[in-house]
Amino acid sequence: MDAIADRALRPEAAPERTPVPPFDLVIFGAGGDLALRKLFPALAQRNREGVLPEESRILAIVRKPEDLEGLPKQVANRLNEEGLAAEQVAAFLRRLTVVQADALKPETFGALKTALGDTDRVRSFYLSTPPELFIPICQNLAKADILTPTSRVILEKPLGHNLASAREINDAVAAILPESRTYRIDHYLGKETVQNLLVLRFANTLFERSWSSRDIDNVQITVAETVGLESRAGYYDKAGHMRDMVQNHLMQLLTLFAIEPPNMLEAGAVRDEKIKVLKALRPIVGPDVQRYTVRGQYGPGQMDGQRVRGYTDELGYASNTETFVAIRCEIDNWRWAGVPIYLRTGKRMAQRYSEIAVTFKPVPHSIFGGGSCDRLDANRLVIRLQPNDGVQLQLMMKVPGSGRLKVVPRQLDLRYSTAFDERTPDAYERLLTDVIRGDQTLFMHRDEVEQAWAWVDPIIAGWQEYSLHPHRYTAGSWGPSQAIGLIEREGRSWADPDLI
Ligand SMILES: NC(=O)C1=CN([C@@H]2O[C@H](COP(=O)(O)OP(=O)(O)OC[C@H]3O[C@@H](n4cnc5c(N)ncnc54)[C@H](OP(=O)(O)O)[C@@H]3O)[C@@H](O)[C@H]2O)C=CC1
Ligand SMILES: O=C1O[C@H](COP(=O)(O)O)[C@@H](O)[C@H](O)[C@H]1O
Repeated sequence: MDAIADRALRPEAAPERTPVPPFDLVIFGAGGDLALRKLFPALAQRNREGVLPEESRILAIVRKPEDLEGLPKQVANRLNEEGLAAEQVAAFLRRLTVVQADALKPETFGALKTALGDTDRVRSFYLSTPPELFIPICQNLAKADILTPTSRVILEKPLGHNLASAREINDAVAAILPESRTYRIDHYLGKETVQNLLVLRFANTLFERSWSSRDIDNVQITVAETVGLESRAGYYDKAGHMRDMVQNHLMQLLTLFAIEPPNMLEAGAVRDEKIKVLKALRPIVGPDVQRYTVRGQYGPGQMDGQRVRGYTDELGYASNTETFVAIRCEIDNWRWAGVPIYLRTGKRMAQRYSEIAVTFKPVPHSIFGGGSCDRLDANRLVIRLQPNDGVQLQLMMKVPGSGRLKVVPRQLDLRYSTAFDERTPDAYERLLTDVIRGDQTLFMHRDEVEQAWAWVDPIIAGWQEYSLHPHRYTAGSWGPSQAIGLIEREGRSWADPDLI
């Protein structure tokens, strides 16, 4: 038996992942929302599991001197909220060094250089700051001679605010670090179910054969949130939902769903296939923007029995920023031609859930006529990202009994929580250690980011050109009625989120 077949039969014999090498991780924007809410808890979790080598350190950059003392307390409070035991919090804080630097003032980078010292540990710089700071931070790190030949930089999304600014960032960063050491993060790629999408497609023959316009009627990608503006007004009102969610998370889901099989699970191979899909996405330009896209903004409403404010009430001023987007798009290639793909994402929606729902074509002819069933529902595969992550397949089944034949839809339900004993790690846990390991598979190549902007920019331009202001929707609803119209005018409806 050859080695590959042997390993396939005994999955437990698959090689272990490369261990995480000793590292120094520098986090710019360490007192910000993302770092406190996601990055420190993820790192602390990895530390608790013993994945981080003993001598590794986390250097947290704060801008203001008064935060030097305050940050460890903030981090400790967050980790306590996450339920980490006191000794785990203390163990994590021992790795933490807080350093003051202003990203825009190269003369303040001396303390970081001293703190880093002269070691051969892998040095990674996480830029958890507004994107306007990506170029100055990289330039100032180079100027201060802090970058080593293996240093990596991690750039948060959205990368820039349009194609031109993304290119500018990519060019400026490329002048300092090669693409192989530039990690553009999209945390959706670190979610277990998103990675499982590749396994579902390429480790099973069952679906791949039907994964095309031959068998698929339509695809729906929904990322619905119940949260509103939170504390991110400054950023969000400038960005809007299209740049915050569609340009990155939804487009990544779409590309992974639609790619051709890469020849191996390796960064270059996967990214090449993703770029091909992005290039094949039919542009939505000019009058098509009005026809195929819907913008919304939430107004006041009721959620969980509580009255919640509308977007502009939360902001405190008038705004035309969208908090909801729905798009009908198509991929112009051999596999997908003619399959509508509906994207829908918004804040303050009725339920928090993210999923890809694939509806297959109906049977060509029903043999169960004569009133034996009301209708034959099409098979539907739902890949649920959150909550209740898992996979569900809707099939038509016979209702037991010897009376009149009755056929109804029922679900095969495979949830992570029941299928596996292992804890599902948070996306950032996986992604942070992948950077240190040097694995770029779950990160975006610059071409992907730029191609995604090239598709998104004309839609945003069309909204301006045709004065397409956001439609108002009630907080706690499923978005504006126009989003329902977008799919219903084609004789379809949004998948029911309660099925899984
Ligand atoms: N929050 C989230 O859920 C997500 C955020 N992101 C991305 O992550 C990045 C950070 O977002 P978020 O944490 O929400 O933003 P915040 O505004 O909460 O944090 C930004 C941080 O950057 C720091 N900063 C600003 N200017 C400077 C400067 N000149 N020198 C040094 N530090 C500076 C701020 O420091 P100070 O406190 O001193 O102002 C603050 O700590 C953004 O690119 C965002 O798009 C991506 C996904 C989700
Ligand atoms: O990147 C972002 O993602 C979050 C949603 O992430 P999730 O993992 O909770 O689904 C979103 O709230 C935020 O606006 C956006 O910047």
